[in-house]
Amino acid sequence: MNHTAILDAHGIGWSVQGQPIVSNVDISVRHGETLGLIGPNGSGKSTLLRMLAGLLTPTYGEICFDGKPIQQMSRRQIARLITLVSQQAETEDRITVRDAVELGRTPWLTALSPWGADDEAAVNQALRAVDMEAMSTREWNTLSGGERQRVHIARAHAQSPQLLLLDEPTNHLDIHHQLAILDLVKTLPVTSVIALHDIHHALRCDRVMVLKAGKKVALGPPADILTSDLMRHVFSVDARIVPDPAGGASLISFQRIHSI
Ligand SMILES: Nc1ncnc2c1ncn2[C@@H]1O[C@H](COP(=O)(O)OP(=O)(O)OP(=O)(O)O)[C@@H](O)[C@H]1O
Repeated sequence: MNHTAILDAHGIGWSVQGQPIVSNVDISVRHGETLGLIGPNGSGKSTLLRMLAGLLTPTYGEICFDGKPIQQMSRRQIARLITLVSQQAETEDRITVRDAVELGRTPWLTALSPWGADDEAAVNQALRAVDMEAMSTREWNTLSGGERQRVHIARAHAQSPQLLLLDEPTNHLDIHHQLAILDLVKTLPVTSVIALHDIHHALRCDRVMVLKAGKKVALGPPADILTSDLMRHVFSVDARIVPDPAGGASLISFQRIHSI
């Protein structure tokens, strides 16, 4: 990872009917990092990701990709750079797993550059990365929630973005596949921002940003910012960080605070 920014958000905010949902957030996403985004329900994580993906125009502030404002880019230009895997992406269409992953290549196809060997290879590689090759001919509507989630990641991977935005990608996944997805994201040659609820998953990120009521309250390496004080202030829980006696990742034990 280097410390130059791939994406910079300068004082962005989004309001609806005069109500601030995200307020005055500054963030520099660094080339190659995995940045975790955590915060309580309704703190604005999905809204922020949708702005970073260019799907929601900030009420104020500016977002630049490699120094260029994304508000000045076309949908196709943005889609070649940034991909968002959102929580509720569903389809009623009768499509196979492979069809769904092939959709990821759409921003790269033009009349002058139709489907070709590169697209085929990107789809195969993406299916392999999420361990779904054997299910490539299965119909979407026959998949379990976790299998669908893996196909969403494959579709995003096939899109070959430089910045991958994931909104709670470990929802629906069993523990093996949760860790597999997080490890996969870390090994992809792509920068990623991941909204997460599991604090243990946040510990595996290079940096973590914490949102509360639409405002940024902390940003930094997880070991530095996920302190007991922060967990109490943001999540209303008592948290104790317990080192793994076997030398693995630290564990956090939580106790809900009843009256605050
Ligand atoms: N279009 C909208 N109109 C009104 N309120 C909205 C709209 N979009 C989002 N909100 C509100 O903004 C707040 C932030 O929503 P958002 O989905 O960004 O939070 P989140 O941190 O991703 O939540 P969760 O962890 O529950 O998924 C919520 O209170 C939500 O109800």
